Amino acid sequence: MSSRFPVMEIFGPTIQGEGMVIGQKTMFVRTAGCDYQCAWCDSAFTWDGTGKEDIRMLTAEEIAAELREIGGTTHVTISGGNPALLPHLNELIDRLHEQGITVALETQGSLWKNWFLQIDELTLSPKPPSSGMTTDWSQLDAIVAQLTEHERAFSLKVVVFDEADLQYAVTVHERYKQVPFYLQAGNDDVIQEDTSVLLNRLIERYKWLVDMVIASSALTNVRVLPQLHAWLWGNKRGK
Ligand SMILES: C[S@@+](CC[C@H](N)C(=O)[O-])C[C@H]1O[C@@H](n2cnc3c(N)ncnc32)[C@H](O)[C@@H]1O
Ligand SMILES: Nc1nc2[nH]cc(C(=O)O)c2c(=O)[nH]1
Ligand code: SF4
Ligand SMILES: [Mg+2]
Repeated sequence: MSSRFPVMEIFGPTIQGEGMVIGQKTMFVRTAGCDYQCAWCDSAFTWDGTGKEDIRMLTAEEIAAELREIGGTTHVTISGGNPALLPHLNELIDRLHEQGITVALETQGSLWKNWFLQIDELTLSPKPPSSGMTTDWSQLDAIVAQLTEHERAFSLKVVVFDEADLQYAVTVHERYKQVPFYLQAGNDDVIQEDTSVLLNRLIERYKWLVDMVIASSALTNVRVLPQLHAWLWGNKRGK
């Protein structure tokens, strides 16, 4: 029997605005539900109840058919919420692979699923102190070890808002030195509707982070990025 997945939104084509494949033309499939409640989550509608009317329970084939109909890209990014809550997501990954689609996925590294090994570009985004969440280091160690052992393409991406977050980023980078490491400037105004006001703020936050990384002797082989989609489209959903 085909599993059904809680789909919050399917959108694109757009560009991947973050991390290891920034700039990649892609479709997004955003699942509902998260085991975290980050203080600054820009997708809180996936877990705080405000988006519940939009959730559709879809099979892998129904999702794949929608993506086929929209067309325009051979790359799909699965995000959430935390898609790692879904035990049978391999059904969707398999379906997309059968259609010749490259599959990327975003998760925070709190939960493991065996289907992680089928993802073409996996981003683990453990959460710094400003999120209010606590990292389960043994879980993250195990996930990184599995992915490394199976020679999977994956990266770590830490969002940074302040100096305590930066210190956390150092801890993550030093713990997993061999894993491609990205620092991402935090958006501290996720309700701002004026895109030019937001853009000024985001540029300021990005500059601050770049300066901090330049000055850091501990953050060596790292990449510093903004959320490019927020620069282009602000806090608009589905972009
Ligand atoms: C919305 S989350 C969904 C996937 C997964 N739950 C996770 O956190 O990795 C996607 C990415 O957006 C980042 N993010 C969420 N809110 C943000 C904000 N206010 N500023 C910058 N990045 C943010 C997360 O850290 C994560 O890397
Ligand atoms: N364009 C675009 N790039 C993204 N990269 C990660 C996103 C996410 O919310 O997971 C995201 C998103 O929502 N939009
Ligand atoms: S883990 Fe991701 S989706 Fe969940 S609350 Fe944090 S940023 Fe939002
Ligand atoms: Mg987002």
